[in-house]
Amino acid sequence: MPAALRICFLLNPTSGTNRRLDLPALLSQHLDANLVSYEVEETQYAGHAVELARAAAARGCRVVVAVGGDGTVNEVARGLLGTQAALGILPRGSGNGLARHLKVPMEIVAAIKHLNQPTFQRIDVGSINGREFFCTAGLGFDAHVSKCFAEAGTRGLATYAQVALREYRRFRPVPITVALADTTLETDCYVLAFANAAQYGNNAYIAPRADIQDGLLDLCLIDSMSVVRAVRVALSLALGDLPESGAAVFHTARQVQVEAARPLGFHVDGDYVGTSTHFSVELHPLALEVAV
Ligand SMILES: Nc1ncnc2c1ncn2[C@@H]1O[C@H](COP(=O)(O)OP(=O)(O)OP(=O)(O)O)[C@@H](O)[C@H]1O
Repeated sequence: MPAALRICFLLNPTSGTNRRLDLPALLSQHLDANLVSYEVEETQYAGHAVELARAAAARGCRVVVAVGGDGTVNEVARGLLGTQAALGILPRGSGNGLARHLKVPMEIVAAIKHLNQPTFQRIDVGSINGREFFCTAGLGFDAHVSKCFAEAGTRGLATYAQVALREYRRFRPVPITVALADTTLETDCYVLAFANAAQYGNNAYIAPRADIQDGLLDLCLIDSMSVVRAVRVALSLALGDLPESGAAVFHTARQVQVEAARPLGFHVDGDYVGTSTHFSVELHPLALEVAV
């Protein structure tokens, strides 16, 4: 009989809106001991999952599963880059963008059962100013909202929508220069998103044509946001028809340089990082293995 698949589960106890989860009980109930051997660890602080994932890979775990949202997925995946271990996901965040893109079941029992015999494949990885992202990164309004959301105290889609609406009235675009391989754009930045996966999470499709294995980032640029355009963008995010809507301009690229006229906030996978006036964005083809 082949050796059981060795899996390490890394649980972020703070992720999502439903904090009660008896993970050990669910795993013993739904994982097949003939197929899988496993261990469970909890993160103690932000950033901890990077170290725990790297250590799990070093001691021979074949799959390291992020039990959390896109922030936890980002940390686990960063820890696994350059190792022999693959990333798994048990979605437990508020958005779960990468899990949704990779068609991981949103229901926890179904997602656990799926890990008895996962499919292994490789996906592209993006980086912005040296910080890796797996789903999306972005400049401008979406980064600003992720900063305000982190400060809001409560999580969930309702809080996110409230924060976005409030900040819409305050946020002003910043002039930027975007250098692509064959062209340079002089424009205003309300939002410039770099999409490896198609969605932000919650099935909000910022770049519905993004292919996570094509060696390219999909850029979505929105230069200004009138009320009419805001309504169009909100609808298109839900419908997945932003490219056809006329409300945004799309490009694909492997490498992008952005210069901003004044400091502009940026996020990776929905977590606010800080501000900069220079952004160096790259795509690293098939740099991460996933087990989904
Ligand atoms: N033990 C911990 N205590 C405090 N923060 C933690 C801990 N473990 C992880 N974190 C941080 O919590 C942040 C949020 O987690 P995560 O993104 O997984 O959940 P979420 O925000 O609810 O989901 P989503 O990103 O899908 O909206 C992560 O960026 C991570 O750094």
